[in-house]
Amino acid sequence: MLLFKKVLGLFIVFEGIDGVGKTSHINSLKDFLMNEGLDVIVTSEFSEPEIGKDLKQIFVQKKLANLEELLLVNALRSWHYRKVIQPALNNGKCVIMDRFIDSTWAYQINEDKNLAELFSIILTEIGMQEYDMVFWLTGKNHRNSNLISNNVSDRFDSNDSDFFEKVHRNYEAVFKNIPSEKLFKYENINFDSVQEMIRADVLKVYNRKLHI
Ligand SMILES: Nc1ncnc2c1ncn2[C@@H]1O[C@H](COP(=O)(O)OP(=O)(O)OP(=O)(O)O)[C@@H](O)[C@H]1O
Ligand SMILES: Cc1cn([C@H]2C[C@H](O)[C@@H](COP(=O)(O)O)O2)c(=O)[nH]c1=O
Repeated sequence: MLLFKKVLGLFIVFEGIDGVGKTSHINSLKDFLMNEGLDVIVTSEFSEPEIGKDLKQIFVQKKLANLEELLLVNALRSWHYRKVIQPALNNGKCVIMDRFIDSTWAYQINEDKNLAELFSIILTEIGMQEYDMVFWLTGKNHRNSNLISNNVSDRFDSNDSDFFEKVHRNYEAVFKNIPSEKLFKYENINFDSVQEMIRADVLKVYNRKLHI
């Protein structure tokens, strides 16, 4: 059944701690939406091929100061928005992002008032469209719990549970400011049931947007 009848840009973001299941749900949602006839792109700042992948290497291998990380990730964010997100949305595509600005609030700003002020100014300057909906996945880092010995893939994965609890609390503080019709929070325990709820939520938001 073709649920999507009209070309309409839709901006969806997935957030949550490392290894919570964002990429798995994004891939499942992408397949679902493409089967429904939607033109979908999955993207993230760090997957952007021209500069994103190189910057990710610096980001995940070196421990920079929070200010330095903030500046680095937002230079990339501005570029990625201009080159990838904005053209896709303007062409009526559905853009699914693996992390966006709420990751920066949770990982770099970490409740620092000066950095928060600077980040707000940077966001105004970049001037990005707001996302339509954000899925906040909570729960444990499934990748870490599956890892054998210390074979971690980057410095973020090697963080301990205190670090992830702090990031989780930072997300909690950030998402208090997001309206309930945009924020969908799920504990990713049972993959299949979360997947069904995500699909239903996207249909609901899409149809609401269609009738505005
Ligand atoms: N509900 C679940 N139960 C058990 N394992 C899961 C569940 N969801 C995802 N996984 C597994 O957890 C691992 C991490 O998932 P995934 O890569 O999707 O997380 P992620 O949030 O995108 O991680 P990162 O932020 O580090 O890129 C994968 O091996 C995936 O198969
Ligand atoms: C966008 C963004 C990301 N991060 C951190 C969070 C992750 O641990 C790493 C790599 O991300 P991925 O999900 O494995 O692609 O980057 C961050 O600290 N701040 C950000 O704004």
